[in-house]
Amino acid sequence: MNQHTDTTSSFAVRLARSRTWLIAAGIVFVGSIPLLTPSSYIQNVLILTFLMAVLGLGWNIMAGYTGYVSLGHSAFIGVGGYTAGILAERWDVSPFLVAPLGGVAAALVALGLGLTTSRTRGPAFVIVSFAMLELLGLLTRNFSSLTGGSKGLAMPLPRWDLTFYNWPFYYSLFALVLLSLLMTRAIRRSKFGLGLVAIRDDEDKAAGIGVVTPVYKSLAFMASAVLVGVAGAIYGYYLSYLSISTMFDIVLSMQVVLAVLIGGRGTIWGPVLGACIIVPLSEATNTTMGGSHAGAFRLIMFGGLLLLVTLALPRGIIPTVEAWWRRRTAGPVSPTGARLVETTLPDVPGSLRRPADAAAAVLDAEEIVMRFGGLLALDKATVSIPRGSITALIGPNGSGKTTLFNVIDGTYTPTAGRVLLEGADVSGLNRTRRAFKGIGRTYQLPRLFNSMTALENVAAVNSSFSIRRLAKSAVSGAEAARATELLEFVGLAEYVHEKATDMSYGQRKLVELAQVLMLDPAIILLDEPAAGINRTLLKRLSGLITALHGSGRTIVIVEHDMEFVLSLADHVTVLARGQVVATGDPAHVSSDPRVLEAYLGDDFVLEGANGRPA
Ligand SMILES: Nc1ncnc2c1ncn2[C@@H]1O[C@H](COP(=O)(O)OP(=O)(O)OP(=O)(O)O)[C@@H](O)[C@H]1O
Repeated sequence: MNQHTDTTSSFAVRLARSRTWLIAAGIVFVGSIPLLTPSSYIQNVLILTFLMAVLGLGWNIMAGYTGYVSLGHSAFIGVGGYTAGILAERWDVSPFLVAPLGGVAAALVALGLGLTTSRTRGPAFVIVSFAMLELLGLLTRNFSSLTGGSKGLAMPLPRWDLTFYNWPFYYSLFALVLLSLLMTRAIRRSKFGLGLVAIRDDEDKAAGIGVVTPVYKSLAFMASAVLVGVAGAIYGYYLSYLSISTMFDIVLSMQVVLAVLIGGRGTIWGPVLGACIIVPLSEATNTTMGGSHAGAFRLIMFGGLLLLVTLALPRGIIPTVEAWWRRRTAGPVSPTGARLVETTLPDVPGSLRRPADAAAAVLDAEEIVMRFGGLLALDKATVSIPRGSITALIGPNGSGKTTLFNVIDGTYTPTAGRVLLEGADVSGLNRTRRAFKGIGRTYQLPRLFNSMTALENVAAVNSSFSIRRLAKSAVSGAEAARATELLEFVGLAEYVHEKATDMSYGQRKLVELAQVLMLDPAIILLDEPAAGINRTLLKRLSGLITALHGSGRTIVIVEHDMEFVLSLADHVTVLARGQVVATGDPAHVSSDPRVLEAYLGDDFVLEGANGRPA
């Protein structure tokens, strides 16, 4: 280690140590501002900044962590505000007392949004979230007997000394910012948070490694709304009068997106930083521009800012600074660029050994029919996978191999037929439940969670579900140890803490294999594992598959590299035009005239299947 690295790392240690003190000092400072200055202007700007920060932190849980971008998040301000306003009027109590119910109402609306949009993703979700804002505004207008309609709803008058009018709003919203920060931090560090990041990176893949996506999403949506609802109740009271245009404000929804994008989406402090930039800027245009031009000027300024952020800081301030800091403090060489070399791999971990019982089939796909409109991808395909076997599933392009994998793992619901795992019908189970039962698979193009490290990718796998488990630490010590052991087993010991996005195609394939093994699968489906990899990796992959087979694992390989797959397989099934045309041992199948005609060609010669001359 050189002197420069020594200095920077000791600085990092000092910085980490003083972080808690910095935060504590910041809290004391912001908390004492109303005592230090009687300026209600400063207090008002800070109150709006707190509101934006709470809104941003909520939005960040939905869009930053879960990947569902909402353009209607300010609707939860409106729901919270109107709930508290109506209840305070009915029960003749302070809106502060009923503010938590505003949060509950917002969480319930968010749950409704989650349930109604369970299959809506990407731009469609953005539009639905915007429609929610409009719809709730419209409902508020129409239920005028409750909400006052377009006339608005007056909040009760404050019962405290007006010299300190702002104080209760200031401190309660400040407390909500702190609470939102704590909640975001707790989520980020929990298994729940790791699952949300998996959903953001690749929702279908997350479902396939045991993340119960509907539950995670519903909880995330509720978490993103609950404190915003409470803040809405307090904000409504602060304004003293609720109107549809201020409580269901589309401009606020846009500003919060901009604030979080500037600060850093998917970070804990990004929304707070963004709020501290956007709100004072907005207020400054109000005071300096004044008059009728302020609104137009603000729009131009925010539009320009959005353009600037997208072009210059696409990840936001905090992630950009963090990346710069990592580059400064990183060691001179990252292993991800290194070539994979031939190496002696560790033995199969004891936890991966399974007793082999060659008599029984692990998996049966019976009479599977899969239609895509007029296209018949699988035509009564029946496949039986013997326990402890390496089965090669081969056939021409478009013969239905990947479709069969998709039917087996629950990605597709077949038009007809059923899938049995260990003799039990799993046809009615979704993809996640099938993962819990032990169906693990890799993809033709490896699918990893790009924002996670190799270790997190492997540790993100869940083989069961319980609500209590969600609150546990994202990666427990035992999980980290097992994930490390599996990464060592596939030869990636040095890459444990590397980001998936920084890894090469071949390395990603190995991480994905380790990920599947984390599931302790009853059957391992490998989709074209040899495609696009060099000879060294091919050799390593052969070694791993042979070792796993030797420890009793059942493996199915879809592959076009006949030399590779037939040298490993002890059982072969051939698909052509969605039908099984042959099944049996490699020597038998590779000399079958139907297989030669449909796929291998007349000149095909099988050499050394399973090390034996054919
Ligand atoms: N989601 C889908 N929608 C429509 N058609 C599909 C879908 N998935 C697969 N198909 C079609 O089903 C047929 C079988 O495709 P599949 O990917 O299973 O073949 P394959 O044997 O895996 O091919 P390859 O060896 O090229 O990967 C193809 O004609 C394909 O276009």
